[in-house]
Amino acid sequence: MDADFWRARWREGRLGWHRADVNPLLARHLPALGLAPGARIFMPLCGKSRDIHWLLGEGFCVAGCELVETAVEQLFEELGVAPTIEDRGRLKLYRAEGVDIVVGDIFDLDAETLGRVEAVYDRAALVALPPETRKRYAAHVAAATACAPQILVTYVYDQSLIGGPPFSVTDEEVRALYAGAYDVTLLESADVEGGMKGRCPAIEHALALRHC
Ligand SMILES: C[S@@+](CC[C@H](N)C(=O)[O-])C[C@H]1O[C@@H](n2cnc3c(N)ncnc32)[C@H](O)[C@@H]1O
Repeated sequence: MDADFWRARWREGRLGWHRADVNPLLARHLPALGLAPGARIFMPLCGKSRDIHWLLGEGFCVAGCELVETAVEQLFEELGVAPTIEDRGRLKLYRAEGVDIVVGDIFDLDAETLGRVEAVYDRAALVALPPETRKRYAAHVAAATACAPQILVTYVYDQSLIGGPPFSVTDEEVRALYAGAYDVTLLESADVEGGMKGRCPAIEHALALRHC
């Protein structure tokens, strides 16, 4: 999945991953991280997720990173706020009260530009990446966030029946990707209604990752 793949998806409005409301797994399991009010939560590969609206409504601050600028323009339009926009070399920074979204490739985002975050919420980010990129992504997110705790949402299904994204990422793979940085706990496992793209059974997992 290169940048052109994602740009085409946004251009054509093919946003099958986008939910119309908050992901219930986030609402149910975020309290497990025990965050203080106002904590800043990083959403890698954030799209224009409604989870951002929900987190802001709950009094958290949100930092995000998204490759496609159109997505970020739509996000702020839907939030009903006008961001300030700064050029930062290969990146652009869209900012408004409580929300900072970096436009660009997550691998160009460093800890200094991201700023301090108290947690990471990864939904449809790790699983959006092909196997050969996931190891680099996991190490990069851990480093950029100083191993802040994570809520990670994954899918598990038979990858031989259907290709990604989203890819199937087992708990074993998550443990291997984050070995030495995080302890991984399965919080919830639920059948995906209608299966993966209606073509094979799939399970959604919510995992907590805590720095070890
Ligand atoms: C499957 S979508 C998930 C969006 C969001 N997390 C959600 O749950 O709605 C993946 C998003 O990651 C963005 N993306 C893909 N590769 C990226 C990269 N290298 N850096 C930043 N964003 C990227 C895509 O443009 C797309 O909006």
